Amino acid sequence: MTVNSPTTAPPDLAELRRRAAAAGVPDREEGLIVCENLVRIYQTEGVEVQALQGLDLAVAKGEMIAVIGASGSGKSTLLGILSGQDVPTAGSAEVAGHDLLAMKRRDRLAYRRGTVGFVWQQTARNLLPYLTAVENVMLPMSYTGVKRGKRRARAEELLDLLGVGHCRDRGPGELSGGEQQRVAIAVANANGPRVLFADEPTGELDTATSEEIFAALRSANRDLGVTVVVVTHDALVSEQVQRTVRIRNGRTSTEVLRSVTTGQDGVEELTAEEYAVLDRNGRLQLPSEFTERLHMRKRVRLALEADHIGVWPDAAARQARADADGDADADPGAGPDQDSDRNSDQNQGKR
Ligand SMILES: Nc1ncnc2c1ncn2[C@@H]1O[C@H](COP(=O)(O)OP(=O)(O)OP(=O)(O)O)[C@@H](O)[C@H]1O
Repeated sequence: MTVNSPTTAPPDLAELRRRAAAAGVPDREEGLIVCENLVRIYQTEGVEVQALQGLDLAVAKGEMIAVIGASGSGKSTLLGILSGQDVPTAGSAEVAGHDLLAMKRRDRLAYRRGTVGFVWQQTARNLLPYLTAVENVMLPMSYTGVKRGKRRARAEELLDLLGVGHCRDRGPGELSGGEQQRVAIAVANANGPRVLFADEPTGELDTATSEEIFAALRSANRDLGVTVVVVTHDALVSEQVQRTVRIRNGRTSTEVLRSVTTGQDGVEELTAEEYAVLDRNGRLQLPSEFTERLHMRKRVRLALEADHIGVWPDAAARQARADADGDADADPGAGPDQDSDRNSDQNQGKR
């Protein structure tokens, strides 16, 4: 895998567009981002918080994915690690050929400046208030060896691409929240990063403005070929990307994959399917709404069927469920065999 040298000037926009067009469909096996068993433990006043507890994630070159999850599930911790601002406690994390656990301080700085770009939720955090929009976009290029003469042209081209060319000579205070975020996306792309991270980029904005930001992220992904990872609570964003990854308790728990299929009548239909994530060790997280409904707690019984694996409550869970339902006729001792027979009878009935 090739690694951006910290002293090499970033490719120009025409080159990025050419690469984006040539990239074609993302190949998930060739991960640009690969995390395996990633752990991050915070120690505060003697108390340990396991923010990431063995997280696995692979993102292909050219993908645009959304990361969702409840507050405290570890989304920002993951983004902090992948963007080189924080160091994991254990596991492995590689982005564009950079090993984030082994990286030295100097390399980390070059990585943050050249390999990745970042957009924060707080619009004010992304831009320097005393520089104009175009000067904000030019600034990161001065750290990576882009020739002075080229900086302005590239910055203006980026602002045009993101639909904020008309704002180039205004300061952040003279821009709307949506314009500020689009300029921030231009700043984050100034050095032609391989990956763009955005942490709740539409969090402070209304629906119409969120759509503008999402369109700008899409355009960076499509036209510049940058891989995009967005942490979001915003359904407008998470439901419009091809893949949404849900983090639960510091691990990737489910993924929603969206695709467009064409029926026999020629009508295109958008389908979304949710999958549980199976890690290398065969572990998966059962959704709590499923386990709670069936009173599953400590252990479950598994049954291998011809084309799937059945997961069954144990006797204690069956009893708890029967008690809760007040169902005197329930048979708490029923096992997977009996139930799988019942199940397959039902399935046959459907056929
Ligand atoms: N610097 C820190 N020191 C101690 N604990 C931390 C630190 N940063 C995060 N945590 C803890 O790690 C866990 C994950 O936090 P994180 O910010 O990654 O969650 P999140 O999913 O991004 O949440 P939110 O959606 O609220 O931003 C939480 O329990 C949080 O309290």
